[in-house]
Amino acid sequence: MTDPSSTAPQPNISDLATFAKAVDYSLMEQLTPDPDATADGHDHYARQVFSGHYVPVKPTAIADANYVSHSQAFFAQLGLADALAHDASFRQLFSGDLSNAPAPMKRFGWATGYALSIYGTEYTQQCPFHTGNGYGDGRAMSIFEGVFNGQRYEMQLKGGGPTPYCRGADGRAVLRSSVREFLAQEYMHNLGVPSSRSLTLYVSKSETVSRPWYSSNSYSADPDVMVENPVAISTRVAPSFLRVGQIELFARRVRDNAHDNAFAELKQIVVHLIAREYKSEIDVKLGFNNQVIELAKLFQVRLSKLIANWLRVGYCQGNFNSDNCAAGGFTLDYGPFGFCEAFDPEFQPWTGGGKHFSFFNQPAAAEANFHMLWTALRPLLAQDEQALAQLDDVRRGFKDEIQQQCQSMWAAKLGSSEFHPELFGQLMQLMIQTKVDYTIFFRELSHIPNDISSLKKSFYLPTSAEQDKQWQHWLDQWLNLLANEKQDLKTIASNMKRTNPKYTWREWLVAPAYQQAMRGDYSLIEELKQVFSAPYGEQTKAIEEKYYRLRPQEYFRAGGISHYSCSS
Ligand SMILES: Nc1ncnc2c1ncn2[C@@H]1O[C@H](COP(=O)(O)OP(=O)(O)OP(=O)(O)O)[C@@H](O)[C@H]1O
Ligand SMILES: [Mg+2]
Repeated sequence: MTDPSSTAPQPNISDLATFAKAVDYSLMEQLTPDPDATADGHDHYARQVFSGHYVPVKPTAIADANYVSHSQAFFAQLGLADALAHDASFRQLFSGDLSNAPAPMKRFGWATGYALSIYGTEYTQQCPFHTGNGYGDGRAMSIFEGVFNGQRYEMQLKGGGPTPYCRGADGRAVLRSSVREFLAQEYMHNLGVPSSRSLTLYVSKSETVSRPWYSSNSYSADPDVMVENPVAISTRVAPSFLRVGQIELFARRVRDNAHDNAFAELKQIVVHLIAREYKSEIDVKLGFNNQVIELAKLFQVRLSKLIANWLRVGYCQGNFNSDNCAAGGFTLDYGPFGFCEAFDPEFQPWTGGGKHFSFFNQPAAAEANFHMLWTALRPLLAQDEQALAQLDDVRRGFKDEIQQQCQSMWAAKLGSSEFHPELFGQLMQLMIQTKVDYTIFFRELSHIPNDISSLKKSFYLPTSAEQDKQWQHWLDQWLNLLANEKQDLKTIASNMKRTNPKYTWREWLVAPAYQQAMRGDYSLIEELKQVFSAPYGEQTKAIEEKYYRLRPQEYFRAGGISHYSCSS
């Protein structure tokens, strides 16, 4: 019989001392700290970090921290009482001041180094020392690792001041980008897309930083003004924040014979990755080499499913470098991301991201990141030819795996049990030609209409009689296919509505939330949280009228809405 106390939900945690009892640093303590780290965590200037897995760093608190928002849903999942988000000592901690962190919490956080590969090409230029030893968490640092309701979580401040990896920058995040990240993480979770989660968001009442941004009504590609922004600290939570780029960093050091412990550090970080992200799926009784092969296989499946999900919901990561690719296979780093409104397979909100990180190119971008993880794992198996051959087989299987995941996603989006390439190809052509709203189109289709009149709600361009005929022809073919499905239309429609969200992220409806927040009004953030909490549901008429809408003409090509050249 199972012990009922182990399955019972924890009582609500309503004070910091109880919260701190969930701390468990046992896994991170198996890693190697930077031997050159300072004793007190005052380590806020760009410097090279030559070895070790993390650098202990004291966060720099934001001044006069004020509550903006917390995720009620995620608090509930952790067993935290909502009141805790307003508790002065909790706020102090999650706005970067660890001076009163109760034992057994440490009074410093930790930042990690990582390598950067862009689309499968290694870079060190972004590192101020051009060695790669100064690149990593420049403004992110974890302050907590612990277990809630049997689940292990790491909590990471974003915007908590500079670290040795800050590259001379201020280590801050502005309220605008913090609001976006805070809302987007929870929205993705509610869409059923694996993601880091949002815990809290606090803003400074007195501290601002200046960032390039767009003036109102600007159609400029690049920011045209400097804007004073309040600084904020958001806390994100995940089983770990290990990135593909992090594993890469240690593998590069092995290859370059950077120091005597390089191989041991690579092995340690991979053992750690397995423990943190793949423990339940990898048999600990397997030898290490077989565990590495399993890791590659599992990551391949997770990453492929993740990308299929991104395509399903219209998400474009924008900057899918290896350092923005979580080794646990979930969405990480909500910087220059966006959601596709008017359908364009080359949709890309970040002006620096080019075509290679655009919407429909994400499977290829993912393959480049998978390639980097595979490359980083290979040195571990160098002495075992058979294992190496198996690992190389996994690498070769990536294209098939992601293609299969994407095809079953498209089939589900179209309510069918199988993928029909021709019908799909025709649909893509029509969607591009007519410029349909990606979300509204698939949602309207989920009602399985007999004619195209309701689909027209999603059209950005007027259609000719000939185009209407093409659309109707496509619809008729699709309806014929559905008629041959085993399930009845009612069941298919309800499955489609659970696949095709009604409410998407529309940047022009989110921007007012961070603009108002900059003036101290957080009501729109709360409203958006509500809308994003049930993206597949039918919500009130008022919400439908406000959020289930085509993007107004004036927001096409609008700086800061349709595109951004920076996001921090
Ligand atoms: N204001 C800043 N101060 C210090 N470092 C920064 C700042 N902004 C960005 N960085 C660093 O620059 C690199 C690239 O930035 P990017 O926009 O991908 O990261 P981010 O949004 O800070 O990070 P994350 O990937 O942790 O979500 C990262 O290593 C990041 O830590
Ligand atoms: Mg990043």
